[in-house]
Amino acid sequence: MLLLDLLRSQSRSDLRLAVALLSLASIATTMVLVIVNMATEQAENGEASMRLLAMMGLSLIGYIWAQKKSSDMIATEVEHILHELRLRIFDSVRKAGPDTLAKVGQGTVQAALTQEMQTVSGALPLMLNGVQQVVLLICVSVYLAWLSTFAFVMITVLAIVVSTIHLQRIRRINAATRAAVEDENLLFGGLTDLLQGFKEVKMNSQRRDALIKGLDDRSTRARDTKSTVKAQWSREFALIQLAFYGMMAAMVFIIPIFTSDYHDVAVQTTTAALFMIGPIGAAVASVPSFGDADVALRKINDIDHQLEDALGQHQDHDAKIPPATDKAKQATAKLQTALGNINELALRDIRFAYPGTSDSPGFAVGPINAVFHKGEITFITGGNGAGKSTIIALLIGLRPVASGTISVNDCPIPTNALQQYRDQFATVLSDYHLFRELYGIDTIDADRVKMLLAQMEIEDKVDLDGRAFSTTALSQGQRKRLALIAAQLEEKPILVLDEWAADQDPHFRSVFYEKILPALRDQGKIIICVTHDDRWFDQADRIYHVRDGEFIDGRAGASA
Ligand SMILES: Nc1ncnc2c1ncn2[C@@H]1O[C@H](COP(=O)(O)OP(=O)(O)OP(=O)(O)O)[C@@H](O)[C@H]1O
Repeated sequence: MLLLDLLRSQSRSDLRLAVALLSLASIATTMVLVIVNMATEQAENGEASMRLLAMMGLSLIGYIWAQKKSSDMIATEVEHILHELRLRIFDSVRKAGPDTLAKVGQGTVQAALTQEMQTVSGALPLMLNGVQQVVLLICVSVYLAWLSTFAFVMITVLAIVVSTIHLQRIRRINAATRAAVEDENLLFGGLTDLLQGFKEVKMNSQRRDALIKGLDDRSTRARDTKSTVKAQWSREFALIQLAFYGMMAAMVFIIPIFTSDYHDVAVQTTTAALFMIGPIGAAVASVPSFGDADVALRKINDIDHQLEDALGQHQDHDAKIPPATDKAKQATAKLQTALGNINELALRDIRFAYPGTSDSPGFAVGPINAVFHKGEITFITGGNGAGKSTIIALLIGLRPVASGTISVNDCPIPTNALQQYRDQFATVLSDYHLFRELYGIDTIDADRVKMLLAQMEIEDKVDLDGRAFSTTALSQGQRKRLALIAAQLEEKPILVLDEWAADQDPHFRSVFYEKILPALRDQGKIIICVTHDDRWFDQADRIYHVRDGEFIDGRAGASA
C-alpha cells in the first residue's frame, strides 16, 4: 500500500512509538471495559469498590495521555510528510523542461498539489486511527476469550467470514473509486479551460455551450461514479452492522443453548461485544479513504515520474560543478571568471529538433553559429515559425541543445553548469509572466524604480509597494513595460527580449529603440532582441535573419 510506504519512507519520528501509544490508548479503553464489568458485578451485589474507581481514573488518564500524545505526533508527522511531498513536486517542476509542463498539464500539477494532497492528508490520520481500532478490537477479543471461549470462537469465525466477503467487495469498490477520481481529474482539466479562457468563452456562445456541455458530461459521470461508490460503501457498512447485530443475537440466543455456565458471564460478554461496535464502525468507515489516498498517491507519484523523465532527457541536474579533480577545479574557476565578466557569448554549430511524429520529423534548428558582444545590440529577425523563439530558448539554456557548444569568453558551458549560465540572463520572452513581487532581487533601489517607471511613462499607474509593484492590472503594453523594468532591476549582464515592442504604441516604440536600448547598451550589457520592426534595424550593431531554423545571414548593423 502506497500510504504505508509513504509513512515508512518519509516519517521522521519512530512510527513504532506512535503505534505503541495508540496501542496503549486501546489497552486503556479495554481496561475501562473490564473495570465497568467488574463494577457492574459488584453493584449487582450491592457493593462499590474505591479501588476499581481509582483504577478507572488511572485508565482514563492513561487513555487521554496516550491519545493526545499520539494525535499530536501523528498530526505533526502527517503535515511534515505532506510538506515534503509538496517540496518534491515543486522541485520536479523547477527542474522540468519547458515541454514537460505543457505535456503533464498545469491542471494536473495543480490538482496534485491541492486535491490529491487533501485526500492523502485526510487518509493518513484515519489510517492510524484504524490501527488503534484494530488494536482495541484485539484487546476486547482477548478479554472476550477470557470470559467465554465459546463466544470468542463464534465471533472470530463470524469475523473471518464477514471480513473475507468484505475484502472481496472492497476490491470492486476500489476499482470504481479509481474511475471516479479519473473523472474528477478530467473535470479539473476542463475547469482550467473555463477559467483561463474566460473571455473567449464569454464571447462565443457556441464555444461556451460546447465547453459547458463537456463539463456537464464529466461532472455527471463524476457524480454518478462517486454516488455509486458511496452507495456501495453504505451497503458495506450496513452489511458489517448486520453481521454485528447477528453476532449479538447469537450471543444472547444461541450460545446459552450450547453452554451451561454462560449465564455467569452473559452480561459481561454482551457489554464487551457492545464495546466493539464503535471500533468496528470506525475501522470500516476509514477503509474507503485508503483507496482514495492510494489513487491520489499514485497520481502524485505519476506526475513526479513524468517530470523526472523529462529531467533525464533534459540532462540538466541543476547541480554545481563538482570540484572533484584538479582539472575540474580549474574548469570551475575558469567558468566562474568567465561568468563574472561576460565579454562575449558564442554559439557554435548548435543543433536542436523538436520530437517528430511517425508522419513528419519535428522542426529542426541549426547549425547555428553566432557571436554576441558586450555593449552591443543584436537583432534576430525572421518570419513566423522561422525558429526565432526556439533559438532564443537554446541560447538562454531553457532548452538543451542536441549538439554544438555554447561558450562564454571562449569557455564552454557544461550541462551541469546550465543553471549558473541561465542566471546571467534577464528576459522578457514572448510568453512572459509578470510577477507582481520582485522575487530574487536582494536590494531594491526605490529611486531607481521611480526613475524607470517614469522612463516607461507609467509612473502615474504603478508604484513600488514594499518589494512588489503596487499593481499589474494594466494594459498589455504597460504590463510589458513593467516586465522590462523588472528585467532591468535584475542587473544581469545579458538582456533578451522576444518581440518586446510588438504591443507598444508608435511613440513608445521609438522611445524603446532610440532611447532605452541605446542606454542599456551604454551600460555594457549584451542585448539580444527578436524583432520585426525593420524601421529601427539601424539601431542594431548586428542582425541575424532566421529562415527554416537557420541564420541565413548575419550582418553588422549601422552603428557597428
Ligand atoms: N513546443 C513545440 N513542440 C514542437 N514543435 C514546436 C514547438 N514550438 C514550436 N515548434 C515548431 O517550431 C517552429 C518554430 O517555432 P518558433 O516559436 O521558434 O518560431 P518563431 O520564429 O519564434 O515564430 P513567431 O514569429 O511566430 O513567434 C514552428 O514552426 C513550430 O512548428
